[in-house]
Amino acid sequence: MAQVKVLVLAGFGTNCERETAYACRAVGADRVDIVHQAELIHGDRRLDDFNFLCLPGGFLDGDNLGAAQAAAHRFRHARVKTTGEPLMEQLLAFIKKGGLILGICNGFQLMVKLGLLPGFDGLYTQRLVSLTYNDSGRFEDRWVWLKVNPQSPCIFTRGLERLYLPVRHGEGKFVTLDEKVLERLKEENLHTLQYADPQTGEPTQTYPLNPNGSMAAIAGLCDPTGRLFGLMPHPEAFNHRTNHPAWTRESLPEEGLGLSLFRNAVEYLRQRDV
Ligand SMILES: NC(=O)CC[C@H](N)C(=O)O
Repeated sequence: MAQVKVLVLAGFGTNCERETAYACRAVGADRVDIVHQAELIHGDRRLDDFNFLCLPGGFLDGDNLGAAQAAAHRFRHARVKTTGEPLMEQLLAFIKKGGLILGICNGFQLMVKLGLLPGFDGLYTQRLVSLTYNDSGRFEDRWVWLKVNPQSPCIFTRGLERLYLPVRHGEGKFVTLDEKVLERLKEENLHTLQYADPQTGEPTQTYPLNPNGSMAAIAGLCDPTGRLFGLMPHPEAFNHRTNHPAWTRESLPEEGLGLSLFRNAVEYLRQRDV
């Protein structure tokens, strides 16, 4: 059985790294390190020592210039101090070797602004989509119903049909300027997660069920390999029944459904020597 080694990337404004690390440990990851971005840039730590990269939520660089914009610039142009190698090369090698990447909220914003998603044709540096200001013009903080696309190649959502998770963001609206990109996402089933109406179970544009006005109600995307996944909802924030808004009124399973995404990742890596 292969070891599951998780790097949870912290620093410069992230604020969900502890819960994200907790979720990985709760489902049995063998090693979970919270690593500051500066450690990667200085070369003290390396991505190739791990096989699962988590990009947690928060306010990278205070969302100045737009959420995760400065962080994407840093990742794209930084060179590792000790080796001189571009940090982006380390990230692309991590993907090439078969690593998993989970981007949650600010982490998802970083993935799309780096071009890691949607990753058409194995190209991970072309920026084709974005996440922008909510239609409400406000920071949205609520629990939402989500429909999982059963045809999606996404490793993280295997076996799941619908989710109820919290969102907390100001720039969660999924957009693309090219209708052909949206068509291709649908053709390849890369639109893994959609905001849904709990009555019908179907994707919705109705506020606040769709809290930000995302095109095609998209709440999460994966790449064609299914190993890269980004979502605006916070699965790490539903790890126990007491996280659920109705936990004092409803009988709920002990484990929060959010952990299922992390368990799918660990089980996938256990079967592969990455
Ligand atoms: N919870 C988060 O990660 C927030 C993401 C980003 N800071 C936003 O407000 O959209």
